[in-house]
Amino acid sequence: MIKAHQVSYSHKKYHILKGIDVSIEYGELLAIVGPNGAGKSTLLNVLANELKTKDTERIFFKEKTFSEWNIDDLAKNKAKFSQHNPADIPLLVKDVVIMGRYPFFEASPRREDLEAAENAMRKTDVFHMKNRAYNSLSGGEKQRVHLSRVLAQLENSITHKLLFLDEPLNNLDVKHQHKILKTIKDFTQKANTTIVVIHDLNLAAQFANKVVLMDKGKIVSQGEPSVVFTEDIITKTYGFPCKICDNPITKKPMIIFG
Ligand SMILES: Nc1ncnc2c1ncn2[C@@H]1O[C@H](COP(=O)(O)OP(=O)(O)OP(=O)(O)O)[C@@H](O)[C@H]1O
Repeated sequence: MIKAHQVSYSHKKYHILKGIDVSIEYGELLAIVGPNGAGKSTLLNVLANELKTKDTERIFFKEKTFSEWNIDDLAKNKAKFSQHNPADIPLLVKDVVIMGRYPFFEASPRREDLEAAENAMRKTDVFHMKNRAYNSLSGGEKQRVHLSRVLAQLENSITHKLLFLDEPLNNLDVKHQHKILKTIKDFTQKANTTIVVIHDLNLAAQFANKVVLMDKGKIVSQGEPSVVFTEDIITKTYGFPCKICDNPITKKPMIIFG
């Protein structure tokens, strides 16, 4: 689905990513975790083709490099939620969400575009505020509107779509964190792929099939949560002690710091 082989990224004299190898199949939810400054967002941006490197040609999405893709087709196949969204957009909530449908219509949205926007707003719990001014929303509500826009973009009949999310849970309360992760998991299970940068290791363990742990621009460990989340690996990488046991409900690793 998406494969990167020996991808590095430098900015001026800074080597931010070093020799990254990742491969994600459809149906997989990959969590990228690691301490501040590890290179998680940079890797996500490089994989999403929003940051070019000399190694961009070593990234294959559905067996093609990004330069071989038609831009309009790419917008229907992949979408990205960014960590930094504008705080000031003088539009109604529903008009921000419909932006996700711009790749699909010309002058005005069709019935299916409006339906896709409505479905996405329901999934992120913003439908009841669709006629409110975006600028009047709280930080977490704005974030859910942007998640809705990205989900609306990927509501189409194409198989094997790719969703990138950079820290989508920041600002969200616990109910919405779980609701969004459940929505993402459902999306992934329909033979799609999701790559999410996330700080909460327990949520990563609960929802991801695969984890990439980064530090200092390199991958320290990757695999199923039980492989990556060991006391030794996590304590060393974060420079902070932890204990790991089985979560009594999910049976996934449960990390307790301190
Ligand atoms: N333009 C730049 N110039 C110099 N250093 C940069 C530049 N952009 C990023 N970096 C550095 O690259 C490293 C990786 O940044 P990145 O944002 O990918 O980290 P991250 O793992 O997502 O961090 P966080 O968890 O804090 O969001 C950081 O040390 C950052 O300071």
